[in-house]
Amino acid sequence: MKNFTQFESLALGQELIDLAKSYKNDSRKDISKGIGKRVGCIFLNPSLRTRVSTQIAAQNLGMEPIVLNMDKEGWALEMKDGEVMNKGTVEHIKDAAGVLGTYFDVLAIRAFPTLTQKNEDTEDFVLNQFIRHSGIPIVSLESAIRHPLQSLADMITMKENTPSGKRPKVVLTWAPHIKAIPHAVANSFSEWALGMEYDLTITHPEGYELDEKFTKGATLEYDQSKALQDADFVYVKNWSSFNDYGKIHSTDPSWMLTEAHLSKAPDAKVMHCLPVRRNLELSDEILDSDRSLVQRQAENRIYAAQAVLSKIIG
Ligand SMILES: NCCC[C@H](NC(=O)CCC(=O)O)C(=O)O
Ligand SMILES: NC(=O)OP(=O)(O)O
Repeated sequence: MKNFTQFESLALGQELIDLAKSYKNDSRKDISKGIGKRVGCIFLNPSLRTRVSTQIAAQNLGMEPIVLNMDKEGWALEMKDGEVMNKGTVEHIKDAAGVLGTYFDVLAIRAFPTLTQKNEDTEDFVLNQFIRHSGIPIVSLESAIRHPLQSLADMITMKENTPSGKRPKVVLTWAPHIKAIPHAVANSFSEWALGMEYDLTITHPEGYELDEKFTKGATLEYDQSKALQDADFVYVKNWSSFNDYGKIHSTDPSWMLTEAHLSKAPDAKVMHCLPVRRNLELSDEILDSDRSLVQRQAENRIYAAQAVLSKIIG
């Protein structure tokens, strides 16, 4: 595995889940594996979980992590080739990524979408510029269109909470928000859940259809209560419109998941990647109940990142 930017195959997904579970049992078992290797964690956007769990994962392998909050501490980067740099940008991605490629063995990048430039975002332009110009393995820490480390942690969490032999019903439900939010978490969750052969239903108000590239094979149900019936896992997430790119169409509060929504899904476990806006996206009563897996998901981010880094350094 050279880069880790998306779902690749059922076999690799299974291998990474098993490796992550082995690190969860014994986090230091490969403590010598990464000695002498450095991972650069480059953040172009805020983060709590990804920033901390990736560093812990690297240290569990004996690697040295170095974090650069490029949005605050680095020079303003020019991403476009051939630009005359006579405005706000100071350093070209070609030069910056080239330098970082000589400093590190692995580069991990967080680069959110613009939500205004659809073509640029859907081709994952910024992440691909780092891949093109750094010359070393790249791990996505959430790109414009995917959040694969989150999804790997989510797959581990679902596996841990599924009785053996059962094929659970998984529902991805849209939730209200006040801001235009990226599609990355929803896209990746759908891509991984389908790739790992879960039975996936996606529910959202009309106008919030996700890019079909990520959802082909899922059942689309506009009626949230129908979708939630008999669910085993309910993944709650807001996203902005994809077709009317980056726009907010509805903030209908009735879509916020509460206990009442789960009357026909008595055993459902509820998931969210965090950070969550309480009582806007998801109610306190659910987040503070035994249904909630959000803390388990966040904990599993360490072992997901550890499995990925371990596989990349070989
Ligand atoms: N990395 C996890 C989620 C990051 C991002 N959330 C946010 O931007 C929340 C911002 C806010 O609630 O103001 C998203 O959903 O893609
Ligand atoms: N879930 C997640 O990626 O959290 P952060 O944005 O805090 O890293």
